[in-house]
Amino acid sequence: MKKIAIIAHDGKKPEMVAFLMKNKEKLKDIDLVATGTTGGYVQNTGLKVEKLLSGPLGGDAQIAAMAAEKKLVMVFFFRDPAGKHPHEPDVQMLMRICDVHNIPLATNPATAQLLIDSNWQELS
Ligand SMILES: O=C(CO)COP(=O)(O)O
Repeated sequence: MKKIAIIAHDGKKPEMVAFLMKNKEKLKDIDLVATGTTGGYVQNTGLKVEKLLSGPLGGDAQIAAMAAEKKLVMVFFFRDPAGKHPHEPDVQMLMRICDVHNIPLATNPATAQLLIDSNWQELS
């Protein structure tokens, strides 16, 4: 089964947790993968998740590789537009790879909600 990737910048982790709690029932039987610190927050909601490296250490790049290999059905990337990120090139690369491979990419909770409420299973 393809996976959903979850990533949140620090300033958006509270919104990410709120989103997961709201959608826990829909997400509980889906394979989830997350960058390292985000993954810890996901685990704290009770959802199972595969944790990769932390974003600044290459986690975004690992998620991008999975997108390029068509292992992901969608990506939830709750970006903080007000934050400065040392790994900004990786952030841009991940979004570019999603566009290259036509992977649905939500960069805020409102879009993520529309995706999770859609008939996304038809895509996987
Ligand atoms: O930096 C990130 C996304 O660019 C997220 O990484 P963490 O989940 O390790 O905080």
